[in-house]
Amino acid sequence: MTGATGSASIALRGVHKSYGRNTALDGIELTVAEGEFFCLLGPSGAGKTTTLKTVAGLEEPDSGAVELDGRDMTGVEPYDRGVAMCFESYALYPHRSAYDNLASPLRSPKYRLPAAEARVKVHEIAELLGIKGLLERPVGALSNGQRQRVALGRVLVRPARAFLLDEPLSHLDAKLRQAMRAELKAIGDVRRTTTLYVTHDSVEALALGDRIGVISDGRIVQTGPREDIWHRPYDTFVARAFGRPLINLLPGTVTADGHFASAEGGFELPVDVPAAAGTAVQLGVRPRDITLGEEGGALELTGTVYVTEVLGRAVEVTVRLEGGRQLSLVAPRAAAAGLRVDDPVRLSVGLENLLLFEADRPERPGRRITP
Ligand SMILES: Nc1ncnc2c1ncn2[C@@H]1O[C@H](COP(=O)(O)OP(=O)(O)OP(=O)(O)O)[C@@H](O)[C@H]1O
Repeated sequence: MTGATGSASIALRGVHKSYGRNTALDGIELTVAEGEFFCLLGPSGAGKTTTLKTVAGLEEPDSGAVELDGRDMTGVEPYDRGVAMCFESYALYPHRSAYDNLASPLRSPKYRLPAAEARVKVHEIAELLGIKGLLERPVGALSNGQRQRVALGRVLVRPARAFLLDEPLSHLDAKLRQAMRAELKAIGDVRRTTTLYVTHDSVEALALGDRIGVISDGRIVQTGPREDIWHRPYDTFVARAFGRPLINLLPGTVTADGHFASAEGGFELPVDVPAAAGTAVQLGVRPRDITLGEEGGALELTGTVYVTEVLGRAVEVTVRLEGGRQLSLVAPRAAAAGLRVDDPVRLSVGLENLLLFEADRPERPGRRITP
């Protein structure tokens, strides 16, 4: 496989991986199309890094297989897979300059470039990552965020069949991270090359991913374009993974005529719930989909203001509903300007913004009920 170039599709087929009694990957099924930018999102310990390592060949699956361009990689050495991986704990040469660290992949037999071409390439990448002024400095003398960009540059500087990036922006401050996100996707080599990008930051996943995969306990819960993940989450785990403040989940049951009745009294919603009467369900409403003081929505609620918190140009308002439950909403600053604690408020939500889920169970989060 040495010398293989061109972007490759990635597939994981039923990949299991355990460390002793600890299951890291529990039958991962995942495909990333050639040239796609795919974000894998999940909480700490979900199996994100292990997934990348099995694709890179740094870990062998206990069962199942990894394929690159449809070819089974079992037994193929990491070096021969032609993928480039950037770890969260990056391995750089601390005593050597940032330039040397960036140029070193271009001195390896497989990717060797003439010195002049290597210099152009290194400067190009350094410019894109905003580290051109640091090239002469030893990496050991750089900040964590600067070092992380050198590590990312080292991955992007040479051609690869796929980039495997493990939280590559985690050490940057919020402003720089946002700027780098935009830069990263615009880099020509990244646009052309299959990229599997791991993050626990849902904003990052939504900003970057052509498609997103949500992973929990070593399993893929859902994959899809961001619109699907946002509007049609598979279950309450996925719904909670995206959006801050968190989605509101109001408990209820299905009435005899198939409607939703709030468990805490207060309201009944005349939407048809495709579940048996008496079934415990939850109504999901995202804070940004709730309108303050308007009438005419499918769902209308009343309550009192509990807390308000300014979030830049918007305000997060926590409302205590009649039954006692709290609900978050995000309103434009103008709409929430005069609100004081204990003020009565009316809230409304359009039918298109209501999500219905089964109740959460100890063994699994409630699944979304169609549509
Ligand atoms: N070398 C190892 N030895 C033992 N257990 C491991 C090893 N590597 C990973 N694990 C375990 O496997 C599970 C998945 O770990 P992994 O690092 O893939 O998660 P992650 O989603 O990348 O988490 P994080 O966001 O914290 O990096 C965890 O329970 C972890 O403790």
